[in-house]
Amino acid sequence: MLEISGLHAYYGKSHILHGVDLGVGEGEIVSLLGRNGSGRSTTIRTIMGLVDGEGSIRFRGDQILGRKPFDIAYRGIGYVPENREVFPKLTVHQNLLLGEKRGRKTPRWTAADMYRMFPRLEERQHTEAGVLSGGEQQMLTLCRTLMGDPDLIMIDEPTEGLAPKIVELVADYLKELKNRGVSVLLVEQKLTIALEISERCYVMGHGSIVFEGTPAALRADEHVRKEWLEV
Ligand SMILES: Nc1ncnc2c1ncn2[C@@H]1O[C@H](COP(=O)(O)OP(=O)(O)OP(=O)(O)O)[C@@H](O)[C@H]1O
Repeated sequence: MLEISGLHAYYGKSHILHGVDLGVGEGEIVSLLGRNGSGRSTTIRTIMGLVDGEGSIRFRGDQILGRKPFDIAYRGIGYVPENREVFPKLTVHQNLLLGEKRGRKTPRWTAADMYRMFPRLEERQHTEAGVLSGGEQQMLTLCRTLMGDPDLIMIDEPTEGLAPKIVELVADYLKELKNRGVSVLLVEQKLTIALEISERCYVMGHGSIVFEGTPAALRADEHVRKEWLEV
């Protein structure tokens, strides 16, 4: 579904990605791991059209590198950035409705689905989003993106700063996405959640892919874990 090859990316004159090859299959959960500053966020921001890149990014066979973010989103790629992006003066429910994709006869997700997955959001549906806790805002950002009905969702560190119980909730939520046929590209630091839910993992170091394989292969590869991950 997503095929990236020979991707280079730049912030002005800084050359950040050095020939990245990466793929996500239909209905697959793939993790992109690495230390802070290794280039994981830059990779998904480049896919989303937010950073200048060279090389090839194909989505369902179409070249999307060089296209505008709204076009890429319209084609079915959702992006949940690391910093929580809610509309603070709107209620939780209004935030969800804003994410809704118009014109779909049978939407894959409704606000009721989101409330079922995250009961805490239902309790707070009439509350202004700006007063929610960081974790709740993170959940709301995820849910709002999902309301846009993406076929592939890219999520940057969804568990950052969340309590362990909520991390488990997010893991269940990501598995539920897969059950409904949504592919996931997950940027993570936490090896445990990535190993638990993904089918394949990539590890980045200094803007290049330094490992690609199954969670079992990564678990067994002590060298990669010590050299490129914080474990
Ligand atoms: N807007 C920017 N302008 C210039 N350089 C940047 C910018 N954003 C990131 N970088 C640099 O690009 C490199 C890769 O950063 P990136 O954010 O992709 O890493 P990351 O693996 O996602 O880690 P993090 O979790 O810290 O975001 C780093 O050296 C970083 O300093």
